[in-house]
Amino acid sequence: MENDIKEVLLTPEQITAIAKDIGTQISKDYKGKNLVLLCLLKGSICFMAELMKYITIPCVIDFMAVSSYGSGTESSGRVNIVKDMSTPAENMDILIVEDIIDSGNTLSFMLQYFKAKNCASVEIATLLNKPSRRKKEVPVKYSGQEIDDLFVVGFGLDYAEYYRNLPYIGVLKESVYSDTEE
Ligand SMILES: O=P(O)(O)OC[C@H]1O[C@H](OP(=O)(O)OP(=O)(O)O)[C@H](O)[C@@H]1O
Ligand code: HPA
Ligand SMILES: [Mg+2]
Repeated sequence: MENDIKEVLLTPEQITAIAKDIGTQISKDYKGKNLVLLCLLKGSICFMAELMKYITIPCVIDFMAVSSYGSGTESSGRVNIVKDMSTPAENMDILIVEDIIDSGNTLSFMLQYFKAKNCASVEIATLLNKPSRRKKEVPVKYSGQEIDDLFVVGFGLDYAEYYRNLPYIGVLKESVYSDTEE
């Protein structure tokens, strides 16, 4: 698994520092609000677990599973809801916790989805942001690290469902996926 990584982009320590910064800011901004941390499975599982440790105000957590990449490195453009929230979103301050924003398809779909739900507010916190790849603009309130147009894995992020258990964010060698994609 390690042999498939070209370069480490974020070490576990750097990820923790980002989670602390964002968690501290969220704790200030959401004081007195009805905060719901909404983890988008599967990719955001590690960032959610790290971020919530640094949120010091009352909040509830929930999960949705959405998917659009299948087994490739390009978004299919079709976002499927695999699992919905289990708590009501009405009147709540929803903070969507994402691992990465790439084309913007996933979050643009999510913002549209919440429009009909009468939430008090909907915002986005992401560990990674690839602005150069954006196809749909999404407003991002908390952004950890901007990265170039590189396919990254680890700390929850996958290629064809693998590599999620790496404890850091690494760039996947092109040779791993170039044989199977155009
Ligand atoms: O901005 P976008 O181009 O939509 O890409 C970002 C989304 O794609 C990945 O999820 P994926 O669909 O691979 O599901 P997963 O989290 O289960 O890996 C990633 O975890 C983000 O949710
Ligand atoms: O760079 C990425 N890596 C893993 N999953 C992704 N989903 C969108 N972009 C990426
Ligand atoms: Mg994925």
